[in-house]
Amino acid sequence: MSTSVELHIAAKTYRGGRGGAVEAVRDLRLAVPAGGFTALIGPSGCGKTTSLRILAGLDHDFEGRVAVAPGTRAGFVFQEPRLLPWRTVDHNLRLGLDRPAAFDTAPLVAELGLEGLTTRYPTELSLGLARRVALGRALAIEPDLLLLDEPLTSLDELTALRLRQLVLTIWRSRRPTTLMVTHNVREAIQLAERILLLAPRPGRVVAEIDLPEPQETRDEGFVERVRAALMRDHPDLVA
Ligand SMILES: Nc1ncnc2c1ncn2[C@@H]1O[C@H](COP(=O)(O)OP(=O)(O)OP(=O)(O)O)[C@@H](O)[C@H]1O
Repeated sequence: MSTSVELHIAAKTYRGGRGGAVEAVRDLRLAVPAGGFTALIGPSGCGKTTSLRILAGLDHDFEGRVAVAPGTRAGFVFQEPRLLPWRTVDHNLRLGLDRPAAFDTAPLVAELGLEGLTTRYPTELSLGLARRVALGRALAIEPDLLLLDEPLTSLDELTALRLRQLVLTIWRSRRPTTLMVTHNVREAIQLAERILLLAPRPGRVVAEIDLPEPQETRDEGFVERVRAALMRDHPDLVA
């Protein structure tokens, strides 16, 4: 089952250390259609992670509403892989499962290109491999909703490109409703069908771009055209 989700953050304010307040997001509305792939982009501090955390149910301290169907299984991939260092790859892949021992990790391990690595510990993995495990852990629960917070950041370009292709292949074969936060405009254009651009202080959606469904990661020419159009319309927000 994939599921549509809707989010309205009327206001989200963080309370600062000395009683000050930071208004992070105001009147942000977004809808991710069932089975769709939406990317949330915008400059640092515009409220991307805040919005994703609220949508994921990790932060309830806001004014507004999250509409997610009851029983929706949500998989979350954080900016850092957040693997348990004292557990093997195999064990980390099973972490979110109700009946971990009953789960056959082999198909997932093959799909993620982790063959031969399941008995390793996270400290023995490169960042790219650790990110694959983090993605696998989110997929093991067969999520209806996949929430990705900068899942490919700090990787060299070739590794990032391979992982983008993997994310796209997984999305196309399983169709979880997907929302990916990224500060990387090119990455968003390579993968998503829908791009929402946020402006900061406080965060709100200033542009929505619909693109045809990608068959594979989009080529440079396409990416450059969409990026140039975004830059022309929002020069202060898109690098
Ligand atoms: N725990 C916190 N306490 C106080 N202010 C916070 C906290 N978390 C975020 N903020 C502020 O809220 C705003 C939005 O932050 P958020 O992390 O959501 O932005 P972002 O778009 O994800 O940024 P980045 O791309 O740098 O990760 C920023 O001004 C940030 O400084």
